[in-house]
Amino acid sequence: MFVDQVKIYVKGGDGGNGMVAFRREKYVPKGGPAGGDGGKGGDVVFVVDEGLRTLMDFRYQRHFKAPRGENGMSKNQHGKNGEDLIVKVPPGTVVIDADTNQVLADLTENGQRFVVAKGGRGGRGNTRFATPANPAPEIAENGEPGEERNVILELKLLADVGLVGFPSVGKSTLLSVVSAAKPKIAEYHFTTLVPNLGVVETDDGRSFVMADLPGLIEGAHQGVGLGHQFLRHIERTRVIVHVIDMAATEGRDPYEDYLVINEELKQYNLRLTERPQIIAANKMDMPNAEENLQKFREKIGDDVPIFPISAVTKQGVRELLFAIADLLETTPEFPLHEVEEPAVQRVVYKYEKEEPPFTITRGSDGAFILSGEKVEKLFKMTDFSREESVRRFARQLRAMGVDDALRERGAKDGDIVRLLDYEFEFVD
Ligand SMILES: Nc1nc2c(ncn2[C@@H]2O[C@H](COP(=O)(O)OP(=O)(O)OP(=O)(O)O)[C@@H](O)[C@H]2O)c(=O)[nH]1
Repeated sequence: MFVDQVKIYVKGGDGGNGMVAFRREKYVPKGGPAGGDGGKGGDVVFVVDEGLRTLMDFRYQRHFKAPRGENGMSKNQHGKNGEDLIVKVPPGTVVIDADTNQVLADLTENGQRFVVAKGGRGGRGNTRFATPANPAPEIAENGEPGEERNVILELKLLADVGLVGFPSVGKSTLLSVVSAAKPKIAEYHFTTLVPNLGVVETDDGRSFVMADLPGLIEGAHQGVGLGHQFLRHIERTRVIVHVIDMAATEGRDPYEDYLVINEELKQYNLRLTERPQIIAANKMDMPNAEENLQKFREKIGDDVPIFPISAVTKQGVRELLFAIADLLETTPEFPLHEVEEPAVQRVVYKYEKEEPPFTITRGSDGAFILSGEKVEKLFKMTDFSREESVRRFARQLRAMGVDDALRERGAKDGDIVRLLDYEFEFVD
């Protein structure tokens, strides 16, 4: 089974910061609190697009960050939410957490959505902190940081395009010059036959999977144990590229070759002859190729489009790829035979990290180092320019048990406590 694999980084947008503001009315020096909340950060969302066949696009872009929410404003106006960042993935994409190796989602249906990184909520403005005891609080929260994560996308590749033709007409050469990526063989134990497979990208950014089909068919003839995956390569093929040696090396007749191969396809599987074909008239760099091509054209007529190419000089190859991509776009999928799926199915479950709210370690300089997702998030949501916010942060730490834990570890008045890149003094 061939897989395409790519590791990417996703981050939800941070929430916007809450605002500290007061109503301003004539003759009232300081009215009630009027600071609005920050907007929520955008989510990063995977959406299945059945028009995609490969993970090629991810070779160029590997970082996906959703926009942050707007900050809150005065007059109790809330900041706008950040827009979600939609990332298209091909059907069959499995999403795996790169750090824990857990499968997060198995995306199969067109339009299926999966939020891979949530945006942070907006920080609350000072209006929300008003209490009878403190009716004019000078306190607001920063936005919550968006979720971030490294994920691996994995896609099992099936061939969209099959190459057929006699031996030595140049199939392997063609496949090698058009392959932008050689997929990795993930599991390959059921047969001695390795199909030649390549991920192809056209100059205008479309991509598809191309396979050397006769290799598969010959193997089937020889009764080599073909796995389902191999049969599926053949079944899934929507366009057949018929490679013909126009130099007619070894005294061959290009037209005869064409008929013989088509007959073989028919013998192998009638359904293959339903696939639209494109003829790649290869080895056009050779002396007598042009003359042979003319004769060939006369016999074929307009039934099948012919693209003169040279796999060696790459002349005409670009146009051939465009034609294949165009034809793929207009050719519907052929229903797959009900081939039995292997019984192993990936289990998808939501994985929630269970971490202590904080941990304390000692630095080489003796400082107490405070870390942990929860305590770091609290820290990031605190506006340290306001005394009231700082006091609230201190209260939150105490409530979490940080003070007690520090004391237990032997912290004394004046000892340094470090959190991310900030330092403060422990006060008992
Ligand atoms: N002059 C010329 N030679 C070519 C061209 N394409 C392929 N060849 C040569 O033709 C020979 C056969 O090419 P392959 O790519 O191995 O042919 P194949 O169809 O994959 O053959 P099998 O692997 O036997 O099925 C090699 O020596 C290639 O260098 C071409 O465009 N021009």
